[in-house]
Amino acid sequence: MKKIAIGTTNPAKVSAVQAVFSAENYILVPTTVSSDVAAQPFSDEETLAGAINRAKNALKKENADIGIGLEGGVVEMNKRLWVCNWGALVDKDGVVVSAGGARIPLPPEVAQGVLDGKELGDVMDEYTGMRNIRKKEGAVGIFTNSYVDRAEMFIHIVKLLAGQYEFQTNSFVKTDD
Ligand SMILES: O=c1[nH]c(=O)c2ncn([C@@H]3O[C@H](COP(=O)(O)OP(=O)(O)OP(=O)(O)O)[C@@H](O)[C@H]3O)c2[nH]1
Ligand SMILES: [Mg+2]
Repeated sequence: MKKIAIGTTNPAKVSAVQAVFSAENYILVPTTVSSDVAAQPFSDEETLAGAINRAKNALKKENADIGIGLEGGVVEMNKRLWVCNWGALVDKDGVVVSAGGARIPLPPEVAQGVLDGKELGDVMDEYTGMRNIRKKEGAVGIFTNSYVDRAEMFIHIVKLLAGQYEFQTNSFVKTDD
């Protein structure tokens, strides 16, 4: 079975990979690696770079066949601060596929905390009075009344990665669908 290194131990992200790459067909290894970008990425480019770096660092650290990186960030547009999310899948032959995910604007009071230099995850815990939102429904889950939680948002990205990888390498990923 192929080994897939996942460049995080955050359950919201790990569960998204597990939903697409089933443990029946793959050895899945969540592992903490650096994104080599800021803890709070502040543009699409920086967030995508973080995802690619995580995928490459995870593949290398775990000597895997495939590395997957998922990164959240924020983007300023139209005088609002938007949550953005990017993913990358790399393989040991050098194939790199990327995909972007859903984005929503943050309420001004939350955006201000991030603009003041805090990580969105920390601002979310302060804003909600809950703990580790980032590992559960996420900001996207809170502000969509759980219509879309963080794991579901990342499942969409991982499916985009798996499908592109299949198409580009004529391989078959065997999603659970
Ligand atoms: O509660 C959240 N809901 C979201 O929808 C969301 N999108 C981004 N972020 C935050 O942006 C920073 C970098 O994101 P991030 O990719 O590093 O995530 P993370 O730190 O939660 O996981 P990880 O670094 O352990 O993999 C972290 O402060 C994240 O908390 C979110 N937090
Ligand atoms: Mg982080």
